[in-house]
Amino acid sequence: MSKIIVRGGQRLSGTVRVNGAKNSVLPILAASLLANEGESVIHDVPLLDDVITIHQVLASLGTEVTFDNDSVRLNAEQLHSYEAPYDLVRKMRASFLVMGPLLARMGCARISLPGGCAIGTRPIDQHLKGFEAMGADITLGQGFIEASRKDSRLKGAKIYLDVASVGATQNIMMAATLAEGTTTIENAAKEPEIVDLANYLNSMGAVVRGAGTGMIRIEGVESLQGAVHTVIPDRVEAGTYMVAAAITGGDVFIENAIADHLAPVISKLEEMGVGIEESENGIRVTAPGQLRAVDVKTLPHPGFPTDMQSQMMALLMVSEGTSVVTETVFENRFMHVEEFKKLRGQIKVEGRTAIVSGGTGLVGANVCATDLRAGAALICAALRAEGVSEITGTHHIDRGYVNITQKLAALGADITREEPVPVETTEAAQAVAAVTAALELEEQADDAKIAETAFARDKDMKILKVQPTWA
Ligand SMILES: CC(=O)N[C@H]1[C@@H](OP(=O)(O)OP(=O)(O)OC[C@H]2O[C@@H](n3ccc(=O)[nH]c3=O)[C@H](O)[C@@H]2O)O[C@H](CO)[C@@H](O)[C@@H]1O
Ligand SMILES: C=C(OP(=O)(O)O)C(=O)O
Repeated sequence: MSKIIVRGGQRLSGTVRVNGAKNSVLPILAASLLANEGESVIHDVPLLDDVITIHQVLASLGTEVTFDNDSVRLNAEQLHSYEAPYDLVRKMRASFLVMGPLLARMGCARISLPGGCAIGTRPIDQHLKGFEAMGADITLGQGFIEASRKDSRLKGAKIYLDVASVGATQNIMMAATLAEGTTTIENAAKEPEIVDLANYLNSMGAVVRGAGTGMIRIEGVESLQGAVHTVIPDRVEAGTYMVAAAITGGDVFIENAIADHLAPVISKLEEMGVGIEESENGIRVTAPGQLRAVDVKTLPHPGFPTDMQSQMMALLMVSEGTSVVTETVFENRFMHVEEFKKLRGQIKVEGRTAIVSGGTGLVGANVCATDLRAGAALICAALRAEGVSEITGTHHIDRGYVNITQKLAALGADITREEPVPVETTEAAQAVAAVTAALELEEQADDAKIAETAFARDKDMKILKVQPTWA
């Protein structure tokens, strides 16, 4: 089993460079499917497991994809499939973002129900509501959703989102670029990644206005061409290094971070007593030995990001006083609390609220990353804990952080990564693998059945809420 080993107590100092944003590059790579002419070149692409997965999805649809360091060339002129395979979609929720582009470009899309981090039920009803309003028929098969256009083009529509969903806003925005007429998305998500996607779409020839506000208007065009685009820096990666600097009483320059995208994180850190200096090419974080407790409530942008909640909780565990952390975006995003307790964090969860009694000393332990940001938060806590911590579940962390161990080691952390020794393929091992594969197939069929029943029930109730049980 792969693990990250941290010996806590080292103060971080120096400069760390932030990569392109995972949550921007995934929709942008999906949007490249919309170009029936020309090549797209995307710069500052982080080489993450999620990027490899979306690359495999795009390649399976017929896109030619070439990686050149941190740039990717994509040519989607000759798509030959409209089906995103289960094996890829289950790994990553964002693969569902190919549905909007496929529906607009090919008239049809068949996508397995998406997987992703286990942080809540994560329905996709708002995506589907948008596609239906634009004239798509939606049906559910054995564990997949199929959408097909009734006419030769989707139709512009007025769509009000019941929740300001990032993914639904992106999926609908992409579908609407090739629709006939104007689409408006009301109560749209306002995240910086929405603006980045709109900028890419506009450089492809789309007409998207209002991205970054609650009302986005898209005038449909007949076709789009490939374009050159540089992805925005990852605000969650930047925020994670800010917390890592603060928790070790360090002095770190986060190069490439955009302060405007991190306003709520910066405000909270300043309230706690962390020194922040914003400059054109990054943010310097300087931290005193002792920080103050603050309350944190996650909200859609420009509120405090849910993707920074667990890292912030790590910092609150060592700050003086009691903090109340309220998670309002996802209903099950406190899985890290049990792991924090193993490091002697003092936290009590009551529904969507966690009460953190800060100021206690953390002690190293063996812990497991339950999801991507939980993994990053455990690393932050381990940097401060006395003694050695071993963090497993590293595949979650690899979804969102490029070279996190190397980057932290370069700042002075005592951190290494151990990979498992490859096991010899014996006959017995092959037999075990065959049985495991058979069981997995059985499990997939069960999941599909449960999802199908839920879908049918909700469709009857006109809710269209699909809740994959394994997400
Ligand atoms: C790849 C990517 O960009 N992932 C981010 C994206 O996820 P994602 O796009 O999945 O998150 P959403 O904004 O859609 O989800 C926000 C809330 O809306 C609910 N919802 C969503 C869609 C829907 O059709 N119906 C519905 O009820 C969800 O269950 C959740 O409670 O935004 C989240 C919220 O900032 C981040 O934590 C994720 O890192
Ligand atoms: C929850 C996250 O990712 P995803 O939506 O891809 O699961 C995340 O980036 O923290």
